[in-house]
Amino acid sequence: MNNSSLLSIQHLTKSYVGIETLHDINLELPANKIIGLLGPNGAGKTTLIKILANLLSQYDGKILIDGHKLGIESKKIISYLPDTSYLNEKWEARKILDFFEDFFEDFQYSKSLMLLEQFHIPLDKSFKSLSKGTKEKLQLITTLCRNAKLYLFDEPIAGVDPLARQEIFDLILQNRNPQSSVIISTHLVSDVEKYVDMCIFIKEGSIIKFGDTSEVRKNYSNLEEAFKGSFR
Ligand SMILES: Nc1ncnc2c1ncn2[C@@H]1O[C@H](COP(=O)(O)OP(=O)(O)OP(=O)(O)O)[C@@H](O)[C@H]1O
Repeated sequence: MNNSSLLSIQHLTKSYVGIETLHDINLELPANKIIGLLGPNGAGKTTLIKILANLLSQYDGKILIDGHKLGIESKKIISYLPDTSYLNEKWEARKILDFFEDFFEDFQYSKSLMLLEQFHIPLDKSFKSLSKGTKEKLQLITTLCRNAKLYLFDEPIAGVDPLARQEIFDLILQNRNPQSSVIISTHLVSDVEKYVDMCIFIKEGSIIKFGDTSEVRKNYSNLEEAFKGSFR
């Protein structure tokens, strides 16, 4: 592991029912960066994020997060937002915040209340009665209000309009633990361009490009063009 790495992945391979989905992934990701995990549908983004979140245990390779193998210690320092809603639909926001406070020692309750107010999210309405964008913001707030070292956001902007996407990124940038790194998976490359310090392009389970965003888009007019160019 490189001394400055927050996340080290060596020779990671994952198969589902005999079909290899991730092929020999090697990555060293530093602390204090916003990192875009960018690839088309089926590229392996969710699989990689689920492995890092310790939800999939059958894989080959070595992964260290802040020097810890995946397990109880890594879970304490990772805050993960899945691509599908996982909250009890009947719960209102206040109950969701209480749940997070009970479950995670590092949850910042007063900050979460402040953010809910800032985004006009009611405390007393059931989760199922909120709009899709409001649901996404509420889930994002609960994930961000953990004082984590690594945040994993799987498609946090997929279901919301462009204005809400901007709000979601502002929320992430202004409210994460400042020493932490953030991995955001998406196929909406142009939406993330101005926010990501580094990019990983993933295609059919392999990393085809990785580096600082300025380096990755060098020789192209923007990141989207670099993405298209790499996937041709
Ligand atoms: N539980 C599973 N069983 C079998 N195959 C799976 C399973 N989960 C994912 N796959 C396959 O693994 C590959 C990668 O899927 P994954 O969901 O990781 O991609 P993705 O980049 O997140 O895609 P999307 O942008 O559509 O969410 C796909 O071919 C998918 O069909």
